[in-house]
Amino acid sequence: MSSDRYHQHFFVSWDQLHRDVRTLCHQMIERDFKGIVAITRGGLIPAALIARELNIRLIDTVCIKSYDHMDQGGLDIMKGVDHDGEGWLLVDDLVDTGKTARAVRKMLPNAHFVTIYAKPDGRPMVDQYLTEVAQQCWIQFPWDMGVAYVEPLVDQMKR
Ligand SMILES: O=P(O)(O)OC[C@H]1O[C@H](OP(=O)(O)OP(=O)(O)O)[C@H](O)[C@@H]1O
Ligand SMILES: O=c1[nH]c(=O)c2nc[nH]c2[nH]1
Ligand SMILES: [Mg+2]
Repeated sequence: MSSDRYHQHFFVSWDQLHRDVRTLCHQMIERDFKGIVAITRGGLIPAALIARELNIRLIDTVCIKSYDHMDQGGLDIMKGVDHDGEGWLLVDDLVDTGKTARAVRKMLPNAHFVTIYAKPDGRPMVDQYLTEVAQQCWIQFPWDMGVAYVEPLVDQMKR
């Protein structure tokens, strides 16, 4: 699927991401997980932050690729795990169409699956998420952005 379907951008700063992950952790504080399975690569950073908040030291990965920047291709599963997810927390940064989540759910049907952000089409695939984002929005994560100079408005208007 091509990037034409994204008409808006939803920008997430490091601060915002950290706050969002901590809020999600508050909602999971009573749970006792054996460990975390992070879906690479996007799930790695939320997984590290969650591991710190919930004091989880055992972390595994499912390695999977679906997008080349904003273009969705076929799923390339490079590494799985050897259990069904019972007692484990499964973490990704977001769910969009739900294609990645559907494939990982098949591998780990009993894991508790969380994402920080969820778009409507993929939302039913996860057990818990923090923030809903419109389907036509591309979520811009802080690791994909940099700090750049912005011209003053008056100068922009002259052009
Ligand atoms: O719900 P979907 O439409 O399947 O999209 C969601 C997936 O896409 C992104 O991963 P991507 O394949 O871009 O790899 P990355 O995590 O390495 O950036 C994101 O991190 C999710 O894993
Ligand atoms: O950085 C990203 N932002 C998104 O909105 C998205 N959807 C699928 N994969 C994505 N990656
Ligand atoms: Mg990913």
